[in-house]
Amino acid sequence: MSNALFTPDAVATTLERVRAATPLVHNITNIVAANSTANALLALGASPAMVDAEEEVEAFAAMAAALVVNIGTITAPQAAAIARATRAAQHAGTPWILDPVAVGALPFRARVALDSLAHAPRAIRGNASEIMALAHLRDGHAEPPPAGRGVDSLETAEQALAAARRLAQATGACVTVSGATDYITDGTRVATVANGHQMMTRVTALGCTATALAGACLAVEPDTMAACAHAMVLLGLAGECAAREAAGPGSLQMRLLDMLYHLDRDTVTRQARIAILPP
Ligand SMILES: Nc1ncnc2c1ncn2[C@@H]1O[C@H](COP(=O)(O)OP(=O)(O)OP(=O)(O)O)[C@@H](O)[C@H]1O
Ligand SMILES: Cc1ncsc1CCO
Ligand SMILES: [Mg+2]
Repeated sequence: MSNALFTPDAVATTLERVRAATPLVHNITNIVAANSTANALLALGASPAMVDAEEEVEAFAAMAAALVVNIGTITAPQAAAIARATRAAQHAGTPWILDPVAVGALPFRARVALDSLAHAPRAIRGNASEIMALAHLRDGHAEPPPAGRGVDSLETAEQALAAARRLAQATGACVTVSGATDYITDGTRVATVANGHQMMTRVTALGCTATALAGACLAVEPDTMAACAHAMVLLGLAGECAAREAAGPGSLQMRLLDMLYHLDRDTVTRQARIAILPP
């Protein structure tokens, strides 16, 4: 695990690998994010499939190049599918990532998220409130911390860094906290990504999109922490380029897809703001 993986050049290489491999990304996701994350994966160069029937997920998770699990609009049948899919992914060696949407708000989804951690997620990505809540629950508290209700974060990403490290150490997963600066940690090392634009918080499911793109990167980059950081650069860069021309959230959403499609090595190497913090 070299620091050379946390450079603009390495991000560009991951982008090229996604486009060359067109990895099949299995998504069990929420009804808000399903369409927009499928489009973002396609624009980047991956091959998305939204498959959440309990009867289908085991075989599909085993054949996919990565699995993305998002509990944003969880239902009991979807929870059963998540249990089967994540177990199958663990057995097949399919890397999988958890997006614990609103995990601090509702006990049913908290149970689903906590149970899934038994199946060795390679990565977890959430906003600050979600990561703080999941870390707190994983520590063994029956109730989430008082803040952090709903899908939007009430905290800054930096405030969640200690929780992210703890969660990474407890689960063995790489944990990403998204925000103005994104923090990515394996429990020891911390990478930062400073791409993105404030207006991205006004388009729904861009956090879910970050998690889905991380799935595509996990499929082609064996270093989990690098894959997660690279996905945050790719989305952040597409978002900030899109925001320069956008009249508001509507055109930002449309332009962001166009930017994901047009991103190239030159743009990435000139504009990626990725770093690894000193130990
Ligand atoms: N203030 C900000 N400035 C720049 N970029 C930001 C800012 N806040 C979030 N982002 C970027 O927006 C994207 C989505 O992150 P965010 O933290 O809003 O996810 P989220 O809260 O899980 O979203 P959702 O639940 O709607 O999917 C990430 O790429 C992140 O880097
Ligand atoms: C708005 C919303 N509600 C449940 S999931 C979701 C998408 C952002 O997480
Ligand atoms: Mg979210």
